Amino acid sequence: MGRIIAVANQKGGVGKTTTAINLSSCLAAKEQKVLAIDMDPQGNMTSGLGVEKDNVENTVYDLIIGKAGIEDVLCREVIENLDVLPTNIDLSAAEIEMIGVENKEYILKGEVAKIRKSYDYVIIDCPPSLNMLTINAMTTADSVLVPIQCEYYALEGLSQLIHTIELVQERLNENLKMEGVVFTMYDARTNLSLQVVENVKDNLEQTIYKTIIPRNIRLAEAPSYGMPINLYDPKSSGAESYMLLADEVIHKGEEE
Ligand SMILES: Nc1ncnc2c1ncn2[C@@H]1O[C@H](COP(=O)(O)OP(=O)(O)OP(=O)(O)O)[C@@H](O)[C@H]1O
Ligand SMILES: [Mg+2]
Repeated sequence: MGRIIAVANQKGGVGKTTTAINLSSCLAAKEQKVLAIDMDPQGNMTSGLGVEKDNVENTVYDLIIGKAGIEDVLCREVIENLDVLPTNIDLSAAEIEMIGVENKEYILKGEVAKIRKSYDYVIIDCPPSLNMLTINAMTTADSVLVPIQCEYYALEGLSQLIHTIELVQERLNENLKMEGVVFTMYDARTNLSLQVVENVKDNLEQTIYKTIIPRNIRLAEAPSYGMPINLYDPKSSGAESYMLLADEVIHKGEEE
């Protein structure tokens, strides 16, 4: 059965979506069957994978409010081996609409359960908050992958995130694991990036991925072309690093 990985950090702009998009597409390029789920109303994962988010018939919003089944929301083979559950700003209303709904923490899980056997990996991009959409991602997931930006305040908010993951483990999803931490936007020209990496390694007991994602302008450009980095510029340092991250994720899964 496929592995479901939620990419989460309530801190904004740390590279969640960039990681979710490019890990998904690099896994797909390595012959893995992948489902990418966009749980952020910003819809950046959707558009970054080339889906026109405002022109799709159904979105994750319709799924969450029970208006559409998962098969009717799926955009199939957006890229070879990669399907997408698309999202747009409509999803921002779901939080309110879920109030009072029974088992609202498990809506996504129930839908994904219907199709997860078709996939090797399901990658979920979370919004920058610890809201009910993130909780839905964490009840669905087997593990949480946490991108950490190599900047001065890198560790800020991390203890809250780890606490949230522990609460979900205790109360909602006892199988949830910490997949690990991945450093993003590493700038080899500054000492700061190196210090952040060393500091986090010293202070964090979590698994840390060996692959460090460099700051690479091609990674920032690719979404405006609706392309993941391995298609936009396969020779870039960004593409090489996300390919290595995909290898690490695959090998980690084989060890378990
Ligand atoms: N390794 C990188 N090199 C250069 N730019 C990057 C890199 N990773 C992310 N970016 C850029 O930094 C910005 C924030 O990245 P991204 O959208 O992936 O973060 P996020 O955590 O998903 O943000 P949000 O919290 O808003 O969802 C984007 O403009 C993105 O293109
Ligand atoms: Mg994002």
